[in-house]
Amino acid sequence: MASKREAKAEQEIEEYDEDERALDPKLAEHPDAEESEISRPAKRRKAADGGASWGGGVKGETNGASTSDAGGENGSPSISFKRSDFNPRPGHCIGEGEPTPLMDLQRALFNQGSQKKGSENDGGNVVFWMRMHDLRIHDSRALALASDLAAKRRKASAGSGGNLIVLHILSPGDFKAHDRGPRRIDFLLRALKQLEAGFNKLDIPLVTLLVHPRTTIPDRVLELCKEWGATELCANIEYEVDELWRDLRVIKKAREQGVHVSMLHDSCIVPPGKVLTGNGKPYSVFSPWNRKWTEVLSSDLSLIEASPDPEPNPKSIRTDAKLKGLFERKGDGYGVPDEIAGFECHDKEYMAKLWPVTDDAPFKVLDSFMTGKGGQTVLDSSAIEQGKGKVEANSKESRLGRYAIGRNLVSENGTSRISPYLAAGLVSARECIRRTKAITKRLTVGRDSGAAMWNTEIAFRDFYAHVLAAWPKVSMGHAFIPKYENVRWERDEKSLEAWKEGKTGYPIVDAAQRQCLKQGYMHNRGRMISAMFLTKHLLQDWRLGEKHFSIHFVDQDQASNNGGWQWSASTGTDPQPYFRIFNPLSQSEKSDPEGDYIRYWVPELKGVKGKAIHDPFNRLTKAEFKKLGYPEPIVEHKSARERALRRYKNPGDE
Ligand SMILES: Cc1cc2nc3c(=O)[nH]c(=O)nc-3n(C[C@H](O)[C@H](O)[C@H](O)COP(=O)(O)OP(=O)(O)OC[C@H]3O[C@@H](n4cnc5c(N)ncnc54)[C@H](O)[C@@H]3O)c2cc1C
Repeated sequence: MASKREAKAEQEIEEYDEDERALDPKLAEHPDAEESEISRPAKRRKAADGGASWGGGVKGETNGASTSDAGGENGSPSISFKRSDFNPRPGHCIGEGEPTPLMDLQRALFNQGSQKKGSENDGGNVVFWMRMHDLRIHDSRALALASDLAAKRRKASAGSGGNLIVLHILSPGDFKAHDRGPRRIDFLLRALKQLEAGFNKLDIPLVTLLVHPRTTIPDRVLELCKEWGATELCANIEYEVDELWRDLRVIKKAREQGVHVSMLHDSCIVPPGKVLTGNGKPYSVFSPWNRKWTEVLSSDLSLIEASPDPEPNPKSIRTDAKLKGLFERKGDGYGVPDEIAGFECHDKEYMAKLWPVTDDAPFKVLDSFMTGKGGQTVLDSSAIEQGKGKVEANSKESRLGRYAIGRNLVSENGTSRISPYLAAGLVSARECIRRTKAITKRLTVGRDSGAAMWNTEIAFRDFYAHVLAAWPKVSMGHAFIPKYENVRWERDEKSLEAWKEGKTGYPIVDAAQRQCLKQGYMHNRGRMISAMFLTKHLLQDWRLGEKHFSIHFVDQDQASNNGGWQWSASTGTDPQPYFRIFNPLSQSEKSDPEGDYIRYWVPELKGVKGKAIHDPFNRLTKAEFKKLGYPEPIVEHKSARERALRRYKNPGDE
């Protein structure tokens, strides 16, 4: 029988789902359906499905922000747009109806056709270029292809060629351009060390090379191919705009050098470009996209099949004059460093405890989520040890079984915490769906069970990657809805700093922000509450928040982070309509009913009893509040809300 606490939480979540159908994009059938309060809402938006064409770009650029390349590695940072130093047409943002960089890449790959025929049996070696999102040996599409091609070449060359070499490029310029922070980089370096050992067991060298500036990467990669006698280069596709443009340069150079390039979809379950409306356009609203995504996946379950592990290289690679040194190559930028200048991680040990990197760490995280007992308060433990006790897989008592409830309670072990492993690709998204399918014996997506709901979240990750690929402008710092580029943002350093440090006087916001600073992670509900607070209550540019999260998160992922921020700021695809603004107080009472999360993360409030924890300034006496040493609220909810409604209603006005 459910405990009193659980029953109460369940009831609250039910009400919560009702009054917030449109607050959570996964729950909203159509966010425009429930317009209220203000009479000029999103109905004006074009038909939500495919309102913009595949490859839709920036129309009616506003805010004085041209799409010029600025900020980042060499320029001064800009919050309006991001530098794109691989842009083949500097200063140009992909316009309405223009092909996207992903389309260009696919065309360039296709046009190599004749080269492929020649290269398959040429006895050359094969390079697998492992990137930031696919750091694993098991179930990688391009690694499996590279291994297969190497085996074919071995046969054709009677053993003299056909070796597989794995390359990873460390690029501080990329880290900076993507606002990746020390924890994300530390996680990457730990993963690379682990992988070095794993590949070594297969007699496959993993060569790690630090390259700077990043514009030289295409040249360096092709030089290495030449040095290693490689005639085939394989990689999984990265969907960020700069990476796509970089890869176009790689293909061009490879062609000149007689190297064939294969780039495959891997990080999404259903590849971008495969979930389209009847008119062949990308969806910009999650619910219909999700229905189509499910349809595509159900009709082709090979999309979640695992790719085979790579075959070992022949032992002869250890004595090959050209290649034997690769196993130990160190110095001159080669090798996996302990840290990278500018990205030193000051809490390495704590990070390693919280987010361990071992061969089986992601599988332990998933096991703990799927068969660990749910409903426990867990605030600061390793991702692989989330609570005590095991239950049957598919039990309603498991963390997965309770997901519909647990995922909204910020102090509960209710979510999987698999995000850092997915973001860096230590585990494939396919593995997540395969595991739930094995438990429920069918593919479940939707809202009718914990597993279905969790799979929907995994789909959500695909959705934002599809958005990034279809509308590259969001990768370049642009709002998806152009008119909101004009919103007048406050430029108030003091309140921005208060938000960053978790000193806004709103306990739930401060707790979430402090969790971010300490753990490099934040509960999803905390992310939503906090992001909306910054953009609506403090009226700060969403790009500032996006950057702050990005720098601090160990699970930093440009597509999901940008999607989450633009949703919260009401500027994105399928956004939260601007006139619905989270009330931090009711959010606090619903997501942290006992106040455990707040008390843990905001120690000044440790001794505050009962409901006062959610609003100590108004619920305690002045004298009681003063004693806490906790800041007064930096904005007042009602007037902040009114200001936001005004500014959003007529972007550009005061
Ligand atoms: C403002 C904001 C910023 C965000 N930034 C990131 C980010 O940088 N990296 C990141 O991985 N996620 C981001 N998210 C999405 C989400 O908050 C995290 O994926 C989730 O909290 C990770 O915890 P979990 O693994 O326990 O999630 P679970 O609830 O167990 O979900 C499983 C997986 O589904 C995916 N997922 C869940 N929710 C979302 C979502 N809303 N959007 C996209 N994918 C989702 C993630 O890969 C997640 O690991 C952001 C959300 C918001 C609102």
